[in-house]
Amino acid sequence: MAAKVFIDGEVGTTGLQIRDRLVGRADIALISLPEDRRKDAGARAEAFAQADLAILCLPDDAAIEAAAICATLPTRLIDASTAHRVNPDWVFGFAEMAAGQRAAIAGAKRVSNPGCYSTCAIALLRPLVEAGLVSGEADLSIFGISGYSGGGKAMIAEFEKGEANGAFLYATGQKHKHMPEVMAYGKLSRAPVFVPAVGQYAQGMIVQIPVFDVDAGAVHAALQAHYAGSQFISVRPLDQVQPRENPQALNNTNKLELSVLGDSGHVVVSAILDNLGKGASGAAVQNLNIMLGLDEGAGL
Ligand SMILES: NC(=O)C1=CN([C@@H]2O[C@H](COP(=O)(O)OP(=O)(O)OC[C@H]3O[C@@H](n4cnc5c(N)ncnc54)[C@H](OP(=O)(O)O)[C@@H]3O)[C@@H](O)[C@H]2O)C=CC1
Ligand SMILES: CC(=O)N[C@@H](CCC(=O)OP(=O)(O)O)C(=O)O
Repeated sequence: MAAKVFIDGEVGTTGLQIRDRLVGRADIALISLPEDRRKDAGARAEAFAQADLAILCLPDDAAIEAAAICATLPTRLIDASTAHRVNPDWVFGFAEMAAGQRAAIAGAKRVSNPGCYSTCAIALLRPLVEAGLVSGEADLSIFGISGYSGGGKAMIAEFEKGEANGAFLYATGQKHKHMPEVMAYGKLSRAPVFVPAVGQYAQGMIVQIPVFDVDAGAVHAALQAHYAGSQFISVRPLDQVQPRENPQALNNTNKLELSVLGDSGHVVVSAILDNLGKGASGAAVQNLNIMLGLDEGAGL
């Protein structure tokens, strides 16, 4: 029988992309609310009660409210927001992060989807910290650029109406909402500096982290060993230098490509993904597939 799935926030940026990936699947029956009832608490509570699994694609405060509504229901949840990512009652939804993580997701009632920048930073840092190539106490800097869809409907509207014009840096006060999860799951004890930017394009992300005084081959080997056999995460061959790195290279996929740039003892480790793919909606569908015991790549 098809699993009943409710996407709360279905007409938002992340919700729409999840819907696109699930609609038409024979193993999923989507529960939808009409436009005039999609924010009605009673209608949402009914939809949660009918669903086997619900995906929260909401601002943090609404996601916390939705989790409270579901507290006494058997409904399983995936939260795409930042609200529960370092909450010990929720399993972090990054199957490739560590041995046992996929099994934890498969058995979980509550799964928190990682942030887009966080997916990149954790994917790069965790294997290097575990291999002893980067210290969790090191002075680290993380640089990132995202397409403007990363800011949801409000930022998309700013760019589409021409109110925002050109790229910009932001979160300069060093309080970006992804740093707690990057520290927790990247195994860092010292907060990194984070310098994110938004480009004048819709979708796609690069995150880069400089690493000093390491052997590029050892860094590359550690990443390759960690992601060997992975369906969605690849490590670019070490000698494949590209004159330009394109943040849109993996758009409309659930892929994440890691690379090690430079061979002089100072390297930059780099990650590219689609912020709406492996950075959000694709990852949520991957988690849904794992939780429901379906083919992990279905619809992706
Ligand atoms: N965009 C991205 O790249 C990523 C986003 N996320 C996270 O996913 C979540 C959703 O983000 P995103 O899709 O970008 O945001 P959007 O603003 O595009 O969509 C949010 C949706 O939630 C709806 N909504 C708000 N409050 C309620 C409520 N109380 N009940 C029901 N619906 C409500 C909004 O309604 P309305 O349309 O009326 O405003 C909107 O449709 C956020 O927590 C975000 O941090 C995570 C990773 C990446
Ligand atoms: C470009 C942009 O504004 N990006 C958002 C991150 C994407 C997002 O909202 O996602 P999470 O739920 O994963 O935190 C930001 O930096 O706050």
